Amino acid sequence: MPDRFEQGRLAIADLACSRGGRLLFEGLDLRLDAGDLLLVRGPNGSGKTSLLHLLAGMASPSAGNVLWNESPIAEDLPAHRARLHRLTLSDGLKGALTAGENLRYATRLLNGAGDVGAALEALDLAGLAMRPVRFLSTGQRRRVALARLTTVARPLWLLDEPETGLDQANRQRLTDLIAAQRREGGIVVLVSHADLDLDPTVSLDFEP
Ligand SMILES: Nc1ncnc2c1ncn2[C@@H]1O[C@H](COP(=O)(O)OP(=O)(O)OP(=O)(O)O)[C@@H](O)[C@H]1O
Repeated sequence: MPDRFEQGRLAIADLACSRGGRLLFEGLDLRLDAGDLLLVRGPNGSGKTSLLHLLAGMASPSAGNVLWNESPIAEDLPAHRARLHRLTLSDGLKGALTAGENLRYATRLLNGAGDVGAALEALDLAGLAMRPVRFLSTGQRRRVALARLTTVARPLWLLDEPETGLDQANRQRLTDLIAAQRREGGIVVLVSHADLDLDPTVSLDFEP
C-alpha cells in the first residue's frame, strides 16, 4: 500500500510528568521511527494515560520535551494534533448517527478523503452500518471507533486500552490494524493490559 501520510519520528527527551503534586515519571528518553510500536504497560494509576496526554500535546511535561522530527511539538500544537489519532475509552461517537455517518462526519472534520466503506468492511461493520451507534453493543461501538482510525490516514496513533470490550476475533482485527499502520510507516503508541499478538519495538513498564 502506498504511503498516505508523511512519515516522521517521535522522540521523548528527558521527559517528566507530575499529576496532582505527585511525580509519575522522570528522565524518560525514547525515539520511535516510522513503523515502530511502543507498548506501555503498568498498573492502574501509574501514569500511562498521562504519558499519552503528553505525547498528544494535551498536557505539558514538568520537564523535558516531546519532539516530532526533532522539533518540540509545543512549537506548533495544531500541526501536531493534525498528525495523530487518539483512541480512548470515551469514544466521542455520536449516538444518534449510524456507524457510516459517524465515520463520514469524522472524515469531514479531519479534512480527510477516507474510504468509509473499506473502513466499515475491515471492522466487519458493514451489516451494522445503518444502525444508530447508540443501539450498538459495547464491542460493536468500539469497532466503529477503531474504524475511524483508518478512514483518515495519520502517521501517529495513540491508543489507550483499545482492546477494551473486544472479543477474540475483534482483538485480532485490532492487531491487524496496528500491523497495517506500521507497515505503512506509521508510529503506534499502545497502552494495553492485554496480551495482544504484537511485536513491539520498545516496551515501557511503569511502576506502581
Ligand atoms: N488532571 C489530574 N489531576 C490530578 N491528578 C491526576 C490528573 N490526571 C491524572 N491524575 C493522577 O495521576 C495518576 C496517573 O493517572 P493515569 O491516568 O496516567 O494512570 P494510568 O496508568 O493510565 O491508569 P489506568 O490503568 O487506571 O488507566 C493517577 O494517580 C491519577 O489520579
